[in-house]
Amino acid sequence: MQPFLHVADLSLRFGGTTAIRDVGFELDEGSLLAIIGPNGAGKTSIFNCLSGVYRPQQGSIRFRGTDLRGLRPDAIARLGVARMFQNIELFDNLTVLDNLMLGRHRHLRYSTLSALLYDRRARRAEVANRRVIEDIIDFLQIQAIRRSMVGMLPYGLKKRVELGRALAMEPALLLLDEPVAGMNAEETEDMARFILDVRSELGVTMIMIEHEMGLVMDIADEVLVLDFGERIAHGPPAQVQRDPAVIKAYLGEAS
Ligand SMILES: Nc1ncnc2c1ncn2[C@@H]1O[C@H](COP(=O)(O)OP(=O)(O)OP(=O)(O)O)[C@@H](O)[C@H]1O
Repeated sequence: MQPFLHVADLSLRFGGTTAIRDVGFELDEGSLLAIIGPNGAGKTSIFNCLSGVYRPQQGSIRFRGTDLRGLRPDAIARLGVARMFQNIELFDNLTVLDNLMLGRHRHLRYSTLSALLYDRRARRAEVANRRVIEDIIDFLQIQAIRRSMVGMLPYGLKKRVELGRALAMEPALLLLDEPVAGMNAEETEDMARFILDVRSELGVTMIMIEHEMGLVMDIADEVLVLDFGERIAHGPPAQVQRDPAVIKAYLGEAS
């Protein structure tokens, strides 16, 4: 059986800078992989390659059998890869509901004519879209703020809506970019619970970049550790935590 995601020999350079060097990993469907590493290790570059923002010079990225290399971000999104950004990508002066609806529409193929005529098919699609959004609102327990302007919400709730925006695409693979950065302990705990529910109840496979080591150790199935663009360890959290190369990379950063 082909792996859900298979990344092999991935390399990305910017002029003289090597952001990623020969990185490879596999991901099983339904699992949660954390990518960790010191600043500048290449974590964001991996996400940008997976979502089509950067074009790696070398290697392959096979997602459910399709090579993503060379595909545009919108094409990759349509294949079922969504991203929750670290910097919230929501419209502050729109409601939670409108933001979620936009999150859905932005990535769906549109027929302008049918939207104009508002024919039966478009109406049916609209009803189906609405149902997906209502399910997400229930799932994330944000009924009480559905009509609130996003700009008025506290940070933790904004991040929850940002997660909802990514889920609105009904992704098969979700990329989480530091989902708990800037959160207090309670918000972090809530987000951790939602991430675990996304995996177990919605069956979404996830890759998460995260600096918060407690969270990584608690919820990740596997951890990929990068340093200076190279893979230095990959395995279950407990094993990676004991790895001498990982300890050295982190102590090196602290000193
Ligand atoms: N668009 C770009 N142009 C030039 N260099 C880049 C670009 N994007 C990333 N790099 C370089 O690639 C290397 C890896 O950067 P990347 O942002 O992937 O690291 P990171 O692990 O996500 O770091 P951080 O934890 O600080 O976000 C760095 O040296 C960075 O300066």
